Amino acid sequence: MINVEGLTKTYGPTRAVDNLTFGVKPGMVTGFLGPNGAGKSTTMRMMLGLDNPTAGRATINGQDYRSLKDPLRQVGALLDAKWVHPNRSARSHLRWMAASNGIPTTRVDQVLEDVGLSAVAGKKAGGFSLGMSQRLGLAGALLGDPGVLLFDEPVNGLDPEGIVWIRKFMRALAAQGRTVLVSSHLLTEMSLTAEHLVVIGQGRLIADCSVKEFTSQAQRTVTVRSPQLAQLHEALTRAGLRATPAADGSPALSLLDVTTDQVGDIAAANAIALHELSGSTASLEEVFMTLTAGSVQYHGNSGGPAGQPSNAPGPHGANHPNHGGPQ
Ligand SMILES: Nc1ncnc2c1ncn2[C@@H]1O[C@H](COP(=O)(O)OP(=O)(O)OP(=O)(O)O)[C@@H](O)[C@H]1O
Repeated sequence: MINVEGLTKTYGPTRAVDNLTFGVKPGMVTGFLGPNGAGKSTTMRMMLGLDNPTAGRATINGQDYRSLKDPLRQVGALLDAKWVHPNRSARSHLRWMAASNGIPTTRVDQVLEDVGLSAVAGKKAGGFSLGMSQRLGLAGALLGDPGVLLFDEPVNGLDPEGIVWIRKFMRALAAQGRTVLVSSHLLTEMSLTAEHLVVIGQGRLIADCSVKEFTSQAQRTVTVRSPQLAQLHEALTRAGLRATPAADGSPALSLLDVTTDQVGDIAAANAIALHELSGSTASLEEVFMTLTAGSVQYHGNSGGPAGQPSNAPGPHGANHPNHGGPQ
């Protein structure tokens, strides 16, 4: 179990993490969601003792990471998949990790098998694709068979097959009763992987709830098209509903948070013909962007309110949990 209490980190004038408090429970995947620059990596680094909090505390199984006995047996982490000596084979990389953490080397072939790397175990890790490197990173995280796992943006750069594989893998780890925290800036991805969400923006907590609760905040829009649009508009207004001209300029009206039944009944009561009456729900990404609006630090090139967040590497890019203690 992971606990974060009043966790704060400032870098000069930047409040990267701002008084965060939440818990991560075992037996389910918890998504740690936030736009780029929200403070996810910084929070995870503090959980792993790689950064010191300015205030507050992050504990794993009730203790600071640095006080954990045999940390690799309690916590596994994947922060930067490319952190492997390029000339070492996957097997020798894991053997070195095992040896330096007092883990029997017999575990190495087991975890290579678990992540599907047995066939390339003797190959140099420097030649691995990103997907293979992610698997090797996962193998390293699992080496000590830990009950707590932290993954920072594990699907970044993976192909669709790799994404499906890693999703299933994380869910299987949680189903074994482990505590699994996975960060991402993509709500749709998280809604397919996680059961619970901790959402942050500009270092602050925005939501701590089930995926279901979070996505139910999506607004419903009703679109209605009629040859008697002006009459319909009047009738809807008289009934206390707020209709606006359709955003695409078509001869239709849009209404928020009403049902198609309400609109259809009003039209029928006023003998107004309808040519279309349809309802739609905002996409998950729209909900996420609305809730985190104003808290996006990096904007991509695609423009929109939050844009497609760019993958600008943070200053933490070169670091990794070395499992041998803090750096
Ligand atoms: N070592 C550092 N020195 C200065 N500022 C930092 C450092 N590490 C992080 N920051 C800043 O802290 C804020 C949070 O960054 P962080 O990388 O934790 O966010 P994130 O949610 O993980 O985003 P991303 O998905 O882009 O990695 C950003 O403003 C970032 O520039």
